[in-house]
Amino acid sequence: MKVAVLGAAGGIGQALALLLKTQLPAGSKLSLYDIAPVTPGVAVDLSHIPTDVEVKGFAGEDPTPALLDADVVLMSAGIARKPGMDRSDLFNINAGIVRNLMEKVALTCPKALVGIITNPVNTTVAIAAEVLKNAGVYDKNRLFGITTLDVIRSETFIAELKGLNVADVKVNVIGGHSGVTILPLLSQVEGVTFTDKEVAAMTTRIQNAGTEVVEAKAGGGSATLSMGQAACRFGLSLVRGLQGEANIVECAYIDGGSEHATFFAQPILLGKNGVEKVLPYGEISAFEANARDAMLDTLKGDIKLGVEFVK
Ligand SMILES: NC(=O)C1=CN([C@@H]2O[C@H](COP(=O)(O)OP(=O)(O)OC[C@H]3O[C@@H](n4cnc5c(N)ncnc54)[C@H](O)[C@@H]3O)[C@@H](O)[C@H]2O)C=CC1
Ligand SMILES: O=C([O-])CC(=O)C(=O)O
Repeated sequence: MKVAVLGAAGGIGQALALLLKTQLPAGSKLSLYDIAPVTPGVAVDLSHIPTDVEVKGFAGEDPTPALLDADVVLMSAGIARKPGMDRSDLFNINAGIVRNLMEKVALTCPKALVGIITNPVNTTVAIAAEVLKNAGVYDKNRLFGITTLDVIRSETFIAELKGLNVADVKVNVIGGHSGVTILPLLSQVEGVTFTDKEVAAMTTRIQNAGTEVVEAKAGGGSATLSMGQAACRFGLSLVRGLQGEANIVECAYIDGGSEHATFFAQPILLGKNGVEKVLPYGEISAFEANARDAMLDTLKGDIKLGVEFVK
């Protein structure tokens, strides 16, 4: 199994690479790419950790050597937010970065499962899909916007509020990955009840959690370590699915035939070809149904921006 990380010298990329080096199955290959010249050094550094995962690092303008024979590509290349910015403010720079990298993915490893971390995810995933379509290699079951950070934040915050063991808390988060498009389905969390006030406050906290980190880092970037953990969890789930393990379920932002929008985050069953099955997100409360319907114009606008960027 070969996993390539694009943007591997960055805050997320380095955390993710470290976690993958220590957690990928024995015999895996880890391929690190970034425009930053330090990247081969990051690989040398990681290669001193005694696990059976071979690490190689590539820098420069061309990601092709890193992508050769990749089974999974995780992309965090691009710029991150500073206080006062919205995720959509990253579009001008990150849209072109994602487009250019996806053109290389389409040429070099068109069958790889691709997880997009680069923001604004609601839009960059649509860009990635258009590039793959233009190259004639689009398979909607192999492209994912990684929304796992919203899931792990929900698990953490709910366990804290309700005094639960966080390992027992499971939450679906649907929609997209910015502001009101992030919708945790609190009504489905087993073994807990929330007052209306708690639902409103918890939903807002989860939606604003990225901004919470951006403000706390005071100009030094956005979430990197928690995102490294989230991307590692999702990346390992992709690998487990590829290896034929059963019952691997994650929420992700996918082109899954949703009645709500072309791309929509919801639970999926992973398998040897990526998305094995799109799972229903189940019964939701009136509050959640209202929030879902209210987000759709924003989400569809974000997707349209991506489609038009490539056209
Ligand atoms: N999906 C999610 O839940 C989350 C997404 N993000 C997003 O992830 C992205 C990366 O964030 P950080 O790692 O904190 O940023 P960072 O600035 O620390 O790292 C980004 C890396 O991308 C590299 N890069 C830039 N252009 C490149 C290109 N054309 N090819 C290869 N590498 C390139 C840079 O050299 C840098 O090393 C941002 O867009 C951020 O908004 C951040 C947190 C959560
Ligand atoms: O908020 C940001 O800019 C980074 C991000 O996507 C998150 O932390 O959820």
